[in-house]
Amino acid sequence: MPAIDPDLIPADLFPTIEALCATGAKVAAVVARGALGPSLAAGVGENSDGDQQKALDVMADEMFEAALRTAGVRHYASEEQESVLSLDPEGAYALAIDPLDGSSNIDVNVTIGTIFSIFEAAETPEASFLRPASEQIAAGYIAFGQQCLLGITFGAGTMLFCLDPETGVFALADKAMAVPEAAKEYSINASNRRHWQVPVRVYVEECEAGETGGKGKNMNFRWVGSLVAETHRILTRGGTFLYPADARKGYEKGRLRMVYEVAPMAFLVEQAGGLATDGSERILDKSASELHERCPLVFGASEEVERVKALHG
Ligand SMILES: O=P(O)(O)OC[C@H]1O[C@](O)(COP(=O)(O)O)[C@@H](O)[C@@H]1O
Ligand SMILES: [Mg+2]
Ligand SMILES: [Mg+2]
Repeated sequence: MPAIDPDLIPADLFPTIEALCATGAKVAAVVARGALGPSLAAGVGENSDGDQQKALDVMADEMFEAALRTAGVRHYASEEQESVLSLDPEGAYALAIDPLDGSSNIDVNVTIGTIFSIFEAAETPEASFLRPASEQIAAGYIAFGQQCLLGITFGAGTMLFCLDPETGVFALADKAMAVPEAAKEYSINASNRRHWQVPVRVYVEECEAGETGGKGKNMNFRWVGSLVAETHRILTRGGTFLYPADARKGYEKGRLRMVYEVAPMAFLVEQAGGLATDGSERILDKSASELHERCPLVFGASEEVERVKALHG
C-alpha cells in the first residue's frame, strides 16, 4: 500500500513524494523508540557549515538519500553534505533537504522534523538550486511530534496529512491550511535581544507592550527551537516567526539556510495565505548564491509581516 494517496499528488511527483513519506514514517519510528535504541543525540562530528552533527542528523540524511536514489531525484542537496549529490541520472527533479530540523530538541522529546524543497532539475547541480525560490514546484515538512504530520504544497494551497499509526499511511487531515489573520503569538529567540537591529527590537517591544501599546492587544510569546514546529503552529494558529540577522559573528544573515529551510517554509506559508520576507524583500523573489547560504526570515500572518517590513523602512 502506498504511504500517501496517489490521487492527491501530481502524478509526475508521486514517486518522489511516496519515497519521502515512506522514509518519513521510518524516521518517525526511530524517533518514537528514543532512548530504547542507539543514542540519537550523540555528537558525531561537524557538517561543512561548522554545525555539530548529531547521530540522528546523519541517520536521517542517509535514510532519505538511499530512498530517493530510485525516486526521480537527479540532484540531492542536503544540509548535512558539502555539495550536491547525483542520484538518478534520469530523474527530473532537484531536491533540497534539511533531514533533521531542530537538532537541539532530539534528546528532550520536543517536536523535530524534516524540511524539503523540490525544483525541476536544471542543467547543472548548482543551477538547480541557486535560482528564485518562486521556481519551487513543491515544498513540505514532516513533523515528528505528538503525531507525525506532513505539510505540503504543490503551488495550489497547503495540505496537511497525518500518519495513521494503524495503517502506515499519511491520511489527508486538512486540504487547505490557512494562516489565521488575527495574530496572538510571536516567536523569536529573545536571548539574542542585545544583538538585534533596531526594527526587530521595536517590533518585539510592540508585541510586549500588548494592549497598552500601538497594537492594542496582548500577544503571547512562544519559542520551540524547531522551525518545523513553529511553522506548523503558525499555519494552524497564526502568529509571527522571526530569525533575523543580528550582530553576532556568523549571524549577519541570521541562522536559517535559504535552500533547505527558508525557501520551502516561505512557499508553504504563502500558499496558506501568509507572507515571508527577509525584512525588506519577499523570500520567494530571492535566490541563494551559494548552497549553504543563510537568510534572515520573518513569516506569518500578513498584517504582522507587513508591520515588520514597514519598520525596516
Ligand atoms: O538555537 P536557536 O538560536 O534557538 O535556533 C533555533 C533554530 O535553529 C534550528 O534548529 C536550525 O535547524 P537545524 O537543527 O536543522 O540546524 C531551527 O529549527 C530553529 O528555528
Ligand atoms: Mg533546520
Ligand atoms: Mg538540520
